[in-house]
Amino acid sequence: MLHADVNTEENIGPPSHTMLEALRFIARHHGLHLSQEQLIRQFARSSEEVSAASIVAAAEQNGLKAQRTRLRFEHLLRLGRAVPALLRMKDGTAQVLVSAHAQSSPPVVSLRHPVDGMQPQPHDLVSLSEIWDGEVILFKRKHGASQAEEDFSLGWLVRQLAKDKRIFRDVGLSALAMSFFALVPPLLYFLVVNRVLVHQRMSTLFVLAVGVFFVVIFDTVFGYLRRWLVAEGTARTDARIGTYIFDRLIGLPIEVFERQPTGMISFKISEANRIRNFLTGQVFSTLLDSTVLIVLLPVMFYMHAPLTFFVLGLALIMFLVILLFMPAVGRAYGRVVRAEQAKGSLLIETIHGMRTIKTLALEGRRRQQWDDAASEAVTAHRDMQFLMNLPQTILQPIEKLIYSGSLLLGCYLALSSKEGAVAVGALVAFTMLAGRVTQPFVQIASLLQGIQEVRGALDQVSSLVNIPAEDTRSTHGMRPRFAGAILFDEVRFRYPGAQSYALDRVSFALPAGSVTGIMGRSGSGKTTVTRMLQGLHQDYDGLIKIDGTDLRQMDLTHLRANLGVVLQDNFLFTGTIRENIGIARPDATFEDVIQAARMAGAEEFIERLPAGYDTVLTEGATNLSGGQRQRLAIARALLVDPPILILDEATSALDPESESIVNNNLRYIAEGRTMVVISHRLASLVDCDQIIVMERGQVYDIGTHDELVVRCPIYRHLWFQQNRHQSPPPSGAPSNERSIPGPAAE
Ligand SMILES: Nc1ncnc2c1ncn2[C@@H]1O[C@H](COP(=O)(O)OP(=O)(O)OP(=O)(O)O)[C@@H](O)[C@H]1O
Repeated sequence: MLHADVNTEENIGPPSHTMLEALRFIARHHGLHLSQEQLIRQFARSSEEVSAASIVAAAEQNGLKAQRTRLRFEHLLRLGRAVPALLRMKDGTAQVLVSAHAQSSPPVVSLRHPVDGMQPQPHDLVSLSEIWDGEVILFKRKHGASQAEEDFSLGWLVRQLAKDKRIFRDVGLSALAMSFFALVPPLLYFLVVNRVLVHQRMSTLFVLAVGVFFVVIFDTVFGYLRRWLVAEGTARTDARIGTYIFDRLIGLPIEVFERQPTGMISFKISEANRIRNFLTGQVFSTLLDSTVLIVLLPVMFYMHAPLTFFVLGLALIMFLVILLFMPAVGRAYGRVVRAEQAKGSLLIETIHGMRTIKTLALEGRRRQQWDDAASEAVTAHRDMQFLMNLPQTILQPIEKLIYSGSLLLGCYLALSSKEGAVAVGALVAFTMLAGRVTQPFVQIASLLQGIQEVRGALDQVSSLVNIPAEDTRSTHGMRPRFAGAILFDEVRFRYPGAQSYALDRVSFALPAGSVTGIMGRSGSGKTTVTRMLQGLHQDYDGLIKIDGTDLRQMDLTHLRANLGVVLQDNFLFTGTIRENIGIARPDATFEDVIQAARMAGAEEFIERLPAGYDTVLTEGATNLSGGQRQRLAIARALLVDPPILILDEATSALDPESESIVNNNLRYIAEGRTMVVISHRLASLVDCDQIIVMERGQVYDIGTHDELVVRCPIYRHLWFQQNRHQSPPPSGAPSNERSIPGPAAE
């Protein structure tokens, strides 16, 4: 394993990131080497300290388990194997607790500042309480959580719920306590009828009234506690599921987003909410309400066993009815899901493509498609409701029968019994209990129906988030320092599902610090070359090396942090211009941002804006022109000062003036880095050290402009087409020139 950063990156970051440095220190203790640059990139929002929550997230992503807690000094002395631990100081910085000496007098703990490199300092209770207010983060190495264990499934969800077992245990206990209160109304009825009315006892009535008073109070308090605990448990589970889904989503390979419509992806994610609601709502309340059975059933058996069997028999029939309808409901639900997915995709695609819809006056066509999709969704919903109406209709009379049937049957049994005595109070109390036990049975039955729905939702979510993540090799991939020499050796690649190779045995070598142009007709594979270089696709044949290191062995985040890429169409995020330029380097100063903007030729237009660098961009920066967006994207890439910079048609949206600013700056931009420039405009490639001509996924030729213009027909044809004022092809040109159908430029 190679951890090049360990030596090269030590202590070069801003001293204010003590939290991240403390995490790195502790991770090293656990045998994990985390990249400082990567941590800052991922978790720092500015040059300020990151939050404790971010440290926990960073630890979790990098093979550690972290737990935030508050401790007292005595606890620190007994941490044992939890040392080293991160202590958060009152000023927001972090120190690492490296040892504790309980036996010394006074007892002391040793704290190491993660950045200043000094020896650990001992602190006793008094000196520590001056700087520390009790917040600690404890770490443990995560071992062997397999992909399957971590995959999204019902089991995974239940495990998440179980993480708050203390809360749910308390909820269970309060539910059990409340079940005893469920006995009160029937018991009260029984006592009032049998003792108070029959024997005319005023004193018993008084005792009962006091008892009822206390029961009502306890019932109210327990009810409040239960709802409070459920809300707390639900919120925690929610947070966990939300983080999990987002992490999984952001780790997915790019193909997933290219092959699935956004609408479908967002629909699948929203299905996670349905599952969450089901678990924390329906399942949870059913489980809680069912605890009542534990208390009531024994009492009912004690009061009247035959009648209890009668009630349970009817409950069983209810179950069977539900089971019978389950498969059909499942199918109906599947149809609902498909219809909703299609509707959601259409809606999101319409929103994304609104400009084109307006331009081509497609509103009517779109409207028609929407009507079709919406009516299918409505029909599917209605059919499912119709179907579910059937079991509900059958269940309703059975539910009523439980109550009235047990009353009638009870009367009959009482009247026909030998003793002939009718215990009126007991009978009415029993029917009241019977009414009370039906509720959980109905709930359990409808839970089974819910499971059918949720199974569909589970399939939806897991079909997205269980796709194997892009292997970022974040904790064990190589992180060499980049000089920028690039080698492609017989690289062959086909996009998933495509018939032909997008790259077919492509070989070339780009020396470190060189500027290489790539040209070729549309679809010839130019962009694919740069995508391979970014590690966006990993299932290719052949070898790609950077400075002699195989791309497959490299830490992907590190690789991308060292690659600047500017595309023809770049996404800018909501936020100010300054934030957008500095997005990949949160610790950049304002001067750095201005310098990058100047190099990209963006300075002049930014300064003309009323709010300058503080101008707020909307999503996609629609309040800027295409050329302005382009220049911001170039500045954003330059700010990182990447050793390798890829410009993929990056200047194509620029007006001649800003293009010439960027082209004039290219010399400075290229200084000290390897550059790959893709362009249809050959004028911007003339000065390149070498130009690669691509044709149908293969390298057709490689050479300088002067060489290519003489010997490469594709290049020469396009060159003279774009520069008609120049002299015609030299007579010494090769005679085997193929005819080029149409211009290569779009
Ligand atoms: N995401 C994708 N999925 C499937 N096939 C793709 C994908 N992207 C590109 N292709 C195919 O791969 C081939 C090479 O595409 P590439 O984008 O590399 O071409 P290019 O030379 O950059 O074209 P242009 O100049 O138009 O940008 C094309 O035939 C294209 O259809």
